[in-house]
Amino acid sequence: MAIAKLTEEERTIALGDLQGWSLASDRDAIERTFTFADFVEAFGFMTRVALLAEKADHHPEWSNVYNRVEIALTTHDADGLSQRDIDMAKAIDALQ
Ligand SMILES: C[C@H](O)[C@H](O)[C@H]1CNC2=NC(N)=NC(=O)C2=N1
Repeated sequence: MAIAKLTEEERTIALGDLQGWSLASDRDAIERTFTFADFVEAFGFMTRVALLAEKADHHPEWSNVYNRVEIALTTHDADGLSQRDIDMAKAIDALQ
């Protein structure tokens, strides 16, 4: 299903609302790095994010090294940043 990319004004407002997320330098996505006490904590977080993603049918691009989880959110169906990414970022932050 087609979904609109955020306008410049919409993304400025959305990023102002989000703590710790920033625009990627190389593509139309937002990124945040989460750091935990250890791998078990990091992987537990990833499990909760995975359940959220399935429920929302909106999936992160991410990597994990030990206690660090790097997440990028972008909307493939929009070929860029959409409201779905902002909603997912807020839902992920609410897990913390
Ligand atoms: C068919 C399925 O609903 C789509 O491919 C969904 C799945 N998860 C998705 N995740 C993300 N990040 N962007 C999408 O456009 C997207 N589309």
